[in-house]
Amino acid sequence: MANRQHTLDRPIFIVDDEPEILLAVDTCLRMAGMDNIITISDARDVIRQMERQIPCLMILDLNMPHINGRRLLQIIRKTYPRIPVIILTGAIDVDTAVNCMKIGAMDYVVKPVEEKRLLAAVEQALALINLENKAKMTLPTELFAQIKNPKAFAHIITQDEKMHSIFHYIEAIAPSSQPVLVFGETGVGKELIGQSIHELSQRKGKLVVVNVAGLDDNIFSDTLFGHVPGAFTGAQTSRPGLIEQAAGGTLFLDEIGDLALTSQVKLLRLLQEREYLPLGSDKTRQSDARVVAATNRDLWNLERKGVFRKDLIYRLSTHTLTLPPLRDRLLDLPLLLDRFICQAANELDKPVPELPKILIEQMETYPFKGNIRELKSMVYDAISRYRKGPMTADLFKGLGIVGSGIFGSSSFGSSSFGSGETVSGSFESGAGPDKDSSVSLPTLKEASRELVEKAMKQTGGNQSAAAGILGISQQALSKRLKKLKQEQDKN
Ligand SMILES: Nc1ncnc2c1ncn2[C@@H]1O[C@H](COP(=O)(O)OP(=O)(O)OP(=O)(O)O)[C@@H](O)[C@H]1O
Repeated sequence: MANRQHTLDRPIFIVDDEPEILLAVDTCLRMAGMDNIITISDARDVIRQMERQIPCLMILDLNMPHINGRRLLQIIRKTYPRIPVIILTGAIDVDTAVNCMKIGAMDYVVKPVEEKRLLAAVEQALALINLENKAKMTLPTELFAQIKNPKAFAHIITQDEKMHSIFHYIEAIAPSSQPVLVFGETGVGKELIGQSIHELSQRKGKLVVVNVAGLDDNIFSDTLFGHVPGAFTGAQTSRPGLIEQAAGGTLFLDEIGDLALTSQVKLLRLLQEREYLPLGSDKTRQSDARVVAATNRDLWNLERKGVFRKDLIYRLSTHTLTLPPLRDRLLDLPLLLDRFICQAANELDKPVPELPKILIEQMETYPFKGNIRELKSMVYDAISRYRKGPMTADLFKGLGIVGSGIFGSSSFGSSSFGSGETVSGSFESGAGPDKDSSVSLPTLKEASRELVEKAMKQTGGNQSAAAGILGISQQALSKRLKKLKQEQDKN
């Protein structure tokens, strides 16, 4: 057995906080001819690592700081039920190891690790898994087994059938060069879908994302199409637009429903003729970028109001898809919670808490107007205040238990950091309007400032973590901070 060569096309993960054990197990497996091994000393890194590569087998220590092996096993089982897991345990924890087998571990090996016993367990696991059938392990459930390119969707956590059908549709339309229009409420994952479309299109160029909300026509044209020298005062040199960066790739236009009418004409020309004019130039240029547009607004409603062009809707919507809101895919809630809890704990250097079932049930009744972004913000906020023990409802501001948040008990995170607009038109949330109209609400600006300050305080000034709590990019947070500083300096 010791010299048999195992060429593994998926790695074996060894997860243990003790470097000596990592080294010993790694050496033992390598000596036995297993060549593809990844050692992980911080259990919280496992999920992140799994987003990059799905292991064929995991050897998991039971007693680790931050997140114990049993909890990690529960998380892995939900998302990747087919990956065999072998538990490493000290003699005093054998009961827990046996318990782990009840929740899906395949075997356990008692420390100090006896080489023969370990190799027998590993050989048995490798024999049992069908390595040829690897596609089945790459995504959360068997639902995804028929997806041809599961890797392109690996960043999207879901086990929802509607999402699964959307993935199939995307596989079918990705190679086309026609535009795609992605509908869905704010925070539902439209940009992630844009990434999948781009990846599957196999276009050699880049994916370039532009949020067109609030851009006046000049800024829109300059951002997208660039300018030539002398186009306006101060334009001394030429500047290429983002469309040039997206050459041979994909241009993702977010918040397309907010595009100014004058800019809509230019976009229409780009889509129809594949031509554009840089600002100040009268020489047209060609673009082969594929356009994917996204919106949380009802474009036909906007067309009726005279603020969106009918011909542009038709042109954009060669392929359309609508992402379901989180409250309509509650099967995804525990998976997303686990993922965000691990991520947040990792970034904020906190232990990963247990997530009681009753808490998930409680969350299932929450409307999540800001969808997955809102959930993520809630989790980051909860983890930043978490100390010890299982997670409790009062850690989640949005659930309305704490109620001391500046938004009261309803829509934490969705309106202030979403698209600049709460859900509207045909995407109206199921939850009715706030009945307590007597409450004096802060302005969005005040609320935004307060949240940014709170997040910075909670994370000790760590912009990346604060951006995570707020559910915005670090770049967006940095911009907001600069603006706040300028305002402060003015006052
Ligand atoms: N299925 C998912 N799995 C993991 N993370 C997700 C999922 N869906 C959304 N997210 C996360 O939620 C946040 C919002 O996602 P995204 O920006 O794609 O939403 P959106 O619909 O484009 O939002 P908006 O309408 O405000 O532009 C991001 O942090 C994203 O990574």
